[in-house]
Amino acid sequence: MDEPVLLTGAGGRVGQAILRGLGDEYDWRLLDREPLPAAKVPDGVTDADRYVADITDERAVREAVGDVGAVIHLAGDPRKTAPWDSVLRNNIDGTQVVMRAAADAGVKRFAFASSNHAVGGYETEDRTPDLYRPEDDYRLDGSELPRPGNLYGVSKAAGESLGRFYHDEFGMSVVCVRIGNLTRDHPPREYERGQAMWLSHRDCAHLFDRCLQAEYGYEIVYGISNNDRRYYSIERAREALGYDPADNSADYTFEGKPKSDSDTETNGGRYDGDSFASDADRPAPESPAEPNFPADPDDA
Ligand SMILES: NC(=O)C1=CN([C@@H]2O[C@H](COP(=O)(O)OP(=O)(O)OC[C@H]3O[C@@H](n4cnc5c(N)ncnc54)[C@H](O)[C@@H]3O)[C@@H](O)[C@H]2O)C=CC1
Ligand SMILES: O=C1O[C@H](COP(=O)(O)O)[C@@H](O)[C@H](O)[C@H]1O
Repeated sequence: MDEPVLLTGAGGRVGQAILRGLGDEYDWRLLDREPLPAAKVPDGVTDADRYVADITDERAVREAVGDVGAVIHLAGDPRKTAPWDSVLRNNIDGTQVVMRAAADAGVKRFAFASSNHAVGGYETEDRTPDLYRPEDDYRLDGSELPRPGNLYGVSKAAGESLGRFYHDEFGMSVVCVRIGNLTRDHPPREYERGQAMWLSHRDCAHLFDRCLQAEYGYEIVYGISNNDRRYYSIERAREALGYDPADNSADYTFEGKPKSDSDTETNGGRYDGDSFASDADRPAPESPAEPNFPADPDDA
């Protein structure tokens, strides 16, 4: 793709996983309400391509989205405990502003960071914890109705509906990725649910790469690695996008240690050769809940 790609929420966990994997592959335009330190910006991204703006600032967003070919929209409040005023502003109103500006600018592809929490209500007492175990064959595949378990999930379901609207009424290709649980180097530790919905950094980069390359109309897909434990199907992501994940939480112990050195995210990955210095050379990322919102109380 020759045109620039706008990445909102570029400084966060998902944004950095994408940039670490795909920093060299696209002409990026980065937007975040926090200024990005140089270590978070791929080589070649100029100051003119860095926007410090809130996504509810319509004028700034319209400027950032001008002449881009695609948008990856991540900016928002990621907390499952987020209160209504925050998700209403950051996740619903903010997504409306970004999608509207993209549709008006004629953006071709729009990838929206939805969440497992848009369907958290399917994890009923009678299904859990079996649901999180490899032998269980229950699957959500993206065709089911949203069933949020919290207001954050409601805001993600709203974003998916906005995407449907902007696809149907404006013809913009929209893919909603119900992201599972992104962690770096190993799956969430001692957390069955997290291991069932693990998304490794390299699979995250690969998945969003496919969102920028594939031809689609409107899609809802699950963004998880190829985990043995799973209750989300990744078939639609494979079929519609050509997603081909490399990682599996079963390659790690329950405590998060690699079972072998040959098949882990840190060794031999599709995206290990990225535009940044190696992960080991990079400054440690800031804490997961930085910088805008206080941490979810039950986040490890
Ligand atoms: N990390 C994960 O495992 C998952 C993340 N997601 C979604 O992916 C997206 C990114 O999540 P993370 O990277 O984990 O969050 P994060 O909090 O690490 O990053 C979010 C980024 O967006 C920026 N931001 C927040 N509100 C903004 C606003 N109003 N205007 C401009 N910038 C704003 C923040 O400054 C931050 O850099 C979120 O929409 C989240 O709901 C969904 C499921 C799982
Ligand atoms: O949407 C999100 O989901 C992940 C996983 O949820 P959890 O309930 O297992 O923690 C969460 O880590 C992330 O912060 C959130 O944005």
